[in-house]
Amino acid sequence: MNRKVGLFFGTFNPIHIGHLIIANHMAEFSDLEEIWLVVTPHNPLKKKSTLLDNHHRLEMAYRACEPFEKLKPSNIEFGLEQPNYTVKTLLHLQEKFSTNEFCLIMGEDNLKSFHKWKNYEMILENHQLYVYPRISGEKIQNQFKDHPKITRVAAPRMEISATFIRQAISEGKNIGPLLSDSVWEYVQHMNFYK
Ligand SMILES: Nc1ncnc2c1ncn2[C@@H]1O[C@H](COP(=O)(O)OP(=O)(O)OP(=O)(O)O)[C@@H](O)[C@H]1O
Ligand SMILES: O=C(O)c1ccc[n+]([C@@H]2O[C@H](COP(=O)([O-])O)[C@@H](O)[C@H]2O)c1
Repeated sequence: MNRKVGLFFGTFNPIHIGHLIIANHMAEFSDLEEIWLVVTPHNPLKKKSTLLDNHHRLEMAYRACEPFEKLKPSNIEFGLEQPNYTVKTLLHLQEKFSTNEFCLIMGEDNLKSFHKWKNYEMILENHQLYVYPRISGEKIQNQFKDHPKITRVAAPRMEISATFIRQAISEGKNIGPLLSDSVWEYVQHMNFYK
């Protein structure tokens, strides 16, 4: 039997409790057996200038996932061509782990711009999407409504972002509760986002 693996892609700069709540919820309340948190070196739709080095973002992902058996950080994109198009990563993963069935996890906000992703039709043809609600009251009102390859999972909402966290840290705020303790310790020790 194929192992059903959910892929949660992100820059994770830094990984925060919003990410963990979704990843853990998918692991515990859907048919996905494992969740791989794929740390992206370069999101094709984002500027690279404000990013911490890959290895720091991966280290924070390891620290955050350590207590959760089904959550596994992945550096699979580190060795791939940049910017990192998800379609290419999926082809690479499917070749490398041919007995796994890879599914994509994404918020409703990302689904809205999914038609701008490279070869999104090919992604939908070959993979299931697990979509969680993001902003309160927002509904899917686009071409992907009722798509047979899209499964909706009613995960809890947590309206925080890494941008907010970086900004708050730069202003000297204590945002400890928004990060895992070991991630917050690392951020402080390394003096990130000051
Ligand atoms: N609070 C949250 N709840 C649920 N999903 C989230 C949350 N924050 C981010 N995500 C989703 O997690 C994935 C990875 O997020 P990413 O690393 O880009 O974090 P971010 O907090 O949105 O970062 P930034 O603010 O730097 O753009 C993306 O699909 C993003 O939409
Ligand atoms: O493949 C693409 O064209 C593509 C375009 C935008 C985003 N992505 C992936 O989606 C992930 C989450 O995107 P974001 O913008 O919410 O951080 C990001 O880490 C990329 O791996 C992929």
